[in-house]
Amino acid sequence: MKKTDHANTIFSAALKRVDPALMLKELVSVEGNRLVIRTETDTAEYDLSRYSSIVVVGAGKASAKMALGLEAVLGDRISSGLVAVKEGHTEKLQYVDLIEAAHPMPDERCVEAAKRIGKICSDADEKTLILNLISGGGSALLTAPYQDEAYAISLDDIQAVTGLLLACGAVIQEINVIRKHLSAVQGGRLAGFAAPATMVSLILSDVIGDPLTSIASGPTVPDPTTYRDARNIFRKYNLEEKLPESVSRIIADGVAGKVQETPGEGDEIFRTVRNVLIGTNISALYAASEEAEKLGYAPVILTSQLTGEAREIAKLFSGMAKDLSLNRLNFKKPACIIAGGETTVTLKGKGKGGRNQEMALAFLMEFLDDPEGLEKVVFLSGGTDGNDGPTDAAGGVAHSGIMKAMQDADLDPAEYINNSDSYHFLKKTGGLLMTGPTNTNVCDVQILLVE
Ligand SMILES: O=C(O)[C@H](O)CO
Repeated sequence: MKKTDHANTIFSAALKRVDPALMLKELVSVEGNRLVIRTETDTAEYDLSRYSSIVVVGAGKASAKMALGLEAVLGDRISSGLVAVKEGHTEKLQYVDLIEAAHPMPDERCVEAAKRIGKICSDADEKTLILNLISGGGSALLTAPYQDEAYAISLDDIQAVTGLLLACGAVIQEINVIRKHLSAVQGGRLAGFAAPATMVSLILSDVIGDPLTSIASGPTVPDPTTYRDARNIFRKYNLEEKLPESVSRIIADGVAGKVQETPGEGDEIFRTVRNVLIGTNISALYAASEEAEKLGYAPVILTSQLTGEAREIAKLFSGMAKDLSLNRLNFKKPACIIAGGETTVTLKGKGKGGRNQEMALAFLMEFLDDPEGLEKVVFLSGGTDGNDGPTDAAGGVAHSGIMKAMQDADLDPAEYINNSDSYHFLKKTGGLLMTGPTNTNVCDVQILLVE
């Protein structure tokens, strides 16, 4: 097997470890009359004789596959349900309905999904057990623009704000503070629909550090943030002047205390809610490390909390690759350096790309003055969900074959990176990482192999 194949095999092992169906089948069981949910840190048990129905709801790129795992465990004990997934992230489900909708820019189908899930939750009573399957992507897929007698935020408004937030360089925790305060179901508000039913949210994390309140904007998690925080984020990114009128108004009124805050810790609506974290980026990194070892590498996990501008982070990896090639680092070889997290891209042009593709291209560019330096090196950066930015690629790879293809085609990589067009560069050079939708989502994984 070649080094490039090794990188792909290691990435696949990382994906397999966070396969939501496999995870759910392992974590959830029916023992006698009890539903048991066992994670590494916690065990929750529910006496099924107390409930007349079990319903399943959920939203996120992994929610269909989570539902598949749950169906395998619970079968026809599931009375009904609905999960909202990104287009293409589907599974064949028997007991749970599925809506495919747009992501990251929400559309009417996301609003429809939120309405139906809100209704399922409000129809539930104390004899209902709601299992809520939450994963990254859920913020957009569960779009319920906040509306009451005084405020009428529209889908157009949410789309306008989403566009501003995605382009300004804000991190996901910041974006989701805003989303929570413009939503009728996020920031813990979905729990209000479900009370007094028992609700268990099973949550797969795609946010650095796994803060439950940020994952899919924490629909059932007490929200520690406020309208003032939302206003400050708009200020930080100079967006205040660009907001739709309805959004400016609710934020200003929220800061002035005229709009009810999102529910916080101690709120009565969370009394029958339990939030359970079932999977994270680090589990994927452990699997990558184990696979690398099997292939003969000496693996090192750097971090599961990598953040920063993708093209800058690329320099960290290229610097390590160069030092490793010169035997300057204290790592055994052949080395497999593994990291995970989520970087950002500040858009510079109108091209097509994603953070992982940009990182692979930027990594390659660090070897332009010494192409031979790449001979013993392979770098892969991929999104575990299979979609990197608004493209059909999961990420990109950089190695000497890509450098050669670039030279043969006489491409100028600077032109592509300056136009935020890593996708087309990698497509022309064979450097795209293509997995298709994986139906899981635990941020990104980087793999650096150095012989
Ligand atoms: O949906 C979202 O909000 C992001 O994927 C983070 O979970």
